[in-house]
Amino acid sequence: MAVLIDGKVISTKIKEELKQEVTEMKAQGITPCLAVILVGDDSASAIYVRNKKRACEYVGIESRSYELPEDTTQEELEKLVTSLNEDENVDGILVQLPLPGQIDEEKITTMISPKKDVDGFLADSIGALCLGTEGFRSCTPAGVIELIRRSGYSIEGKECVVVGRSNHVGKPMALLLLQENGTVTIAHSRTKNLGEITRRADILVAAVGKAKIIKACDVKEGAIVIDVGMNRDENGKLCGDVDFEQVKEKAEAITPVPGGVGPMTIAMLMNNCVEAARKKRRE
Ligand SMILES: NC(=O)C1=CN([C@@H]2O[C@H](COP(=O)(O)OP(=O)(O)OC[C@H]3O[C@@H](n4cnc5c(N)ncnc54)[C@H](OP(=O)(O)O)[C@@H]3O)[C@@H](O)[C@H]2O)C=CC1
Ligand SMILES: Nc1nc(=O)c2c([nH]1)NC[C@@H]1CN(c3ccc(C(=O)N[C@@H](CCC(=O)O)C(=O)O)cc3)C=[N+]21
Ligand SMILES: [Mg+2]
Repeated sequence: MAVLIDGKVISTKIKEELKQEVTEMKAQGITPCLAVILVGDDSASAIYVRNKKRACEYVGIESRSYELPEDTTQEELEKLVTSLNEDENVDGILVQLPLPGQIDEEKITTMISPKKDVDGFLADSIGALCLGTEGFRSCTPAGVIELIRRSGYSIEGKECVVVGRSNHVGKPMALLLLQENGTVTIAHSRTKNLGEITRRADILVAAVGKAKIIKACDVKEGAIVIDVGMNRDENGKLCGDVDFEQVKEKAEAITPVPGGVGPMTIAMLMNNCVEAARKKRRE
């Protein structure tokens, strides 16, 4: 039976550390501030927004929420992002994705000031990650690295396989594992013999978005299995990309869904907000 990697416990530890740091910053008159924009009433997105708000309260970050109607226009949204870019008091801006169809998502996200890109989604941030220079690290991949590290496992020299190559998760995940000196393979929907590749992994990260697609036969005995997926199973219950019940018998360590990567994403978002506020002070 695998070790359970508890993202709730580890993320709470990180938020405690940040809370201390924020207390010190506040004593010097600086309160980090995160602005979150949610367009429409997508129920899943609303849960993330609520969790983020709660985390901000815990850490001591000021949180501003902009909950806009589903029929918000491109122009209205652009105006809001521009005003938040210009607002000296706002350290981080997060536009919850996906946006409704009438909105040009690419145009909106690229408008965000690179100094306030706490999601780590902009070309500046991804470029910095690629070059190994200073910049915001994408929250979910950074959370996965922290989960592995704080559970006492090393990445150096290990065979790492990332299933998924999205700009927000798979690609930055692979870059971060590479930076940690892993030997990295990226698999995706066109990959041939996927099982053969995933079975090579010492560290397997699933970021596919397909419920329980990774089975015991896809996993090497003793692997560390990290499940980024957030899906609904046949009963409408939240589940990951990994068939947890099967794979836990074979893996050395495994993350659950919920309670694994999700809470870490939020902890790393808090970390990026604190970093943004700290950087501003140095300017
Ligand atoms: N826990 C958290 O904090 C977060 C969780 N998520 C969850 O993670 C999952 C992935 O998110 P995201 O990266 O945004 O999703 P995308 O849909 O953007 O990307 C999915 C990736 O998986 C690949 N893929 C799809 N089907 C298969 C298959 N059958 N075999 C191999 N690869 C496949 C796709 O390949 P191709 O490129 O060829 O199409 C693509 O690269 C989702 O469940 C999402 O909800 C996302 C963000 C944060
Ligand atoms: N600009 C932007 N940035 C994002 O980072 C972003 C986004 N848009 N759009 C949606 C995805 C998804 N995402 C999650 C974050 C936390 C949990 C999370 O906290 N999950 C908990 C709780 C789940 C629950 O309460 O149901 C868990 O897995 O235990 C999940 C998913 C961030 N995303
Ligand atoms: Mg759109």
